[in-house]
Amino acid sequence: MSEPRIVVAGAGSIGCYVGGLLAAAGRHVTLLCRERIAAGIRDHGLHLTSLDGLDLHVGAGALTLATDPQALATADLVLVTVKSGATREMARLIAAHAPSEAAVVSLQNGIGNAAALRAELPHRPVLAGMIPFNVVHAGEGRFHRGTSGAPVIEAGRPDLTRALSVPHLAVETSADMAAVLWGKLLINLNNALNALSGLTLHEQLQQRPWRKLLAAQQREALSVLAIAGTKPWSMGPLPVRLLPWVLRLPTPLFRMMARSAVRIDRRARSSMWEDLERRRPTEIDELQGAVVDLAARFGRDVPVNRRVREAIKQAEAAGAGSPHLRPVDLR
Ligand SMILES: NC(=O)C1=CN([C@@H]2O[C@H](COP(=O)(O)OP(=O)(O)OC[C@H]3O[C@@H](n4cnc5c(N)ncnc54)[C@H](OP(=O)(O)O)[C@@H]3O)[C@@H](O)[C@H]2O)C=CC1
Ligand SMILES: CC(C)(CO)C(=O)C(=O)O
Repeated sequence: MSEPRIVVAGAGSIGCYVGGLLAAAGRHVTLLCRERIAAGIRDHGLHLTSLDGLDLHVGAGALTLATDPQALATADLVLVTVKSGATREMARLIAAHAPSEAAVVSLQNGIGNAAALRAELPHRPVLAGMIPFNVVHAGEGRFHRGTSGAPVIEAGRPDLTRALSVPHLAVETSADMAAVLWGKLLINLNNALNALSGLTLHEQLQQRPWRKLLAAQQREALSVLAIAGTKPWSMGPLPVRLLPWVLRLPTPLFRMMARSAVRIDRRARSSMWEDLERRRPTEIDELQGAVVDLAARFGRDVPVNRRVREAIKQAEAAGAGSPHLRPVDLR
């Protein structure tokens, strides 16, 4: 595939950041997004920044903005960047509008999105993908990446890997995306804690009681994954089984260990915090819910994951943004 036309299906934080980098590198990019996002980009262009000092302005003329799903008709490659709850609806739009040979790549959190896309798009190439870094939308076309890491997509389509590898987006591949996605999910178990705390990721991870809660969720997840025979991939230099141990270290030691594994700037917050603040449904069922469901299949209980899921459900129902809980509130 030479010069594929790329449609970002559901461009919000991740879609605008990734789509913006692709457009800046000269790729043919359409952002299929809501009018509120399109208006910000039309008026201000895209302003992409990162903790590494990226400061890139991409004029609105460098890409196509669309709010009508018919824009999918132009796609050779569709990047799905909606929240998990909207995956099936987006799959149906892709089925209705995109050419039958267009490839589809999920860049979403959670373990089930590529399978959900495949179920709705049985005759199309669908690949799983994983974005390790955090992006926060600051309004008026501004998107900030606040943590480090390289995206991973399923191996087997070098043309797609090439098309997606541009400056500031060094895409890697894996033949075992289930392991990659479970590895990411172990990290994403913090999304809910971050959202419930109302703190930035930096502030929250400096507090040992929050880290102990994350470690407890990860221990539960790792024990059911071991029973299921799934070996999650490590997102950084630390072996995955050591994550809970490192999280439980006293804060100065944790800081030393964490520095070599991931970089987080002072603005970063989890996407679930953003969901609560915007009164949108969260991805709790695809994250803690996936651990609870897997445990249930083996007759196990994962009480910490269950409690955290319940607290997020309550916060969603209250519709008042982050409840600013303390770790002790989740015991
Ligand atoms: N943000 C982050 O830092 C990270 C996010 N991820 C994952 O990436 C995925 C996307 O997250 P994120 O970018 O934060 O989510 P966002 O909510 O910011 O972006 C998704 C966008 O898609 C829009 N959308 C949904 N349906 C349609 C449609 N039919 N047509 C046009 N637009 C549509 C949504 O609008 P509306 O809200 O109005 O429905 C929203 O603006 C999630 O799975 C998330 O977990 C992964 C790594 C980091
Ligand atoms: C912050 C990060 C990168 C990990 O928790 C994330 O995946 C998210 O916010 O959804």
